[in-house]
Amino acid sequence: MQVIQGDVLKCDLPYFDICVANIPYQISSPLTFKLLSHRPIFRCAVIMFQREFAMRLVAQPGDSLYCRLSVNVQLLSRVSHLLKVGRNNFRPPPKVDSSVVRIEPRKPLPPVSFKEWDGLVRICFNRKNKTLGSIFKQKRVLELLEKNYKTMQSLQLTQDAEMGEEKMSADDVALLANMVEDLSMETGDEKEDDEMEMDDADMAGEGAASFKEKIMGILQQGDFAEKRGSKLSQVDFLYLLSLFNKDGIHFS
Ligand SMILES: C[S@@+](CC[C@H](N)C(=O)[O-])C[C@H]1O[C@@H](n2cnc3c(N)ncnc32)[C@H](O)[C@@H]1O
Repeated sequence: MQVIQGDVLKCDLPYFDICVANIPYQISSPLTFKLLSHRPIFRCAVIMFQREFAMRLVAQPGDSLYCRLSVNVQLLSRVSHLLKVGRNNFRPPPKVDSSVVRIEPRKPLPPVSFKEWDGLVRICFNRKNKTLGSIFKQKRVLELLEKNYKTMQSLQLTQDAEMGEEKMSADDVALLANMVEDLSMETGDEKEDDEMEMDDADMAGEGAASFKEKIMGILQQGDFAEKRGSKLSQVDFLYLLSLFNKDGIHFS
């Protein structure tokens, strides 16, 4: 047996098949994505997490804890809740309950660019209880997508040759290691702010108006305009991403 002493987030992990860990909870998100971006991919991880983090990992569309973390981890793996471990199993009892979760990476991984995928999911969960029609009308969102669209158009000739097949790279996944923010950002109810309504695209110029129409057309095509990110399944997100990409709309 080889014992490696060091910071698990900083050291290069060797090949491993199974990971069993009782971790410090503050590294839950970066460790999860570090494992999921490790190659060759492992077979199974059984890890104890803080209960709420564990419930986010396994949350399904419509559950109150369903969030960007759930969607991204479930894109890359099958996650199942194995065991509740209450705080009273420890002396002295900590402030939080725990749960043991099994993570089995999907093989093969879905053929999407992870950056694109996360770009879309991030927008949809920014105000996850708003309809997609309302989220995609925001000036800030439309400006970002239009910028990407123009960049892609100007690169079209080279892109056409290269983009035959979207692939998910380990580097893409590793970028998500900073998702540690998720837990703190998404606890509690969402703020129903008016700011966003005021931010609706009242964009100047015909070009911007027709771009907005293009985006609304894509949403309507897949019947997504009235749907909410909090209710979309993996298949819905994959379909929505394919509709956007088909019309040249990209998220990274
Ligand atoms: C929840 S305790 C588990 C201890 C022991 N493995 C057990 O199951 O009883 C987490 C352990 O991880 C160590 N630790 C904290 N941050 C770490 C990191 N970044 N890399 C490696 N170990 C870390 C802590 O010092 C602590 O011993």
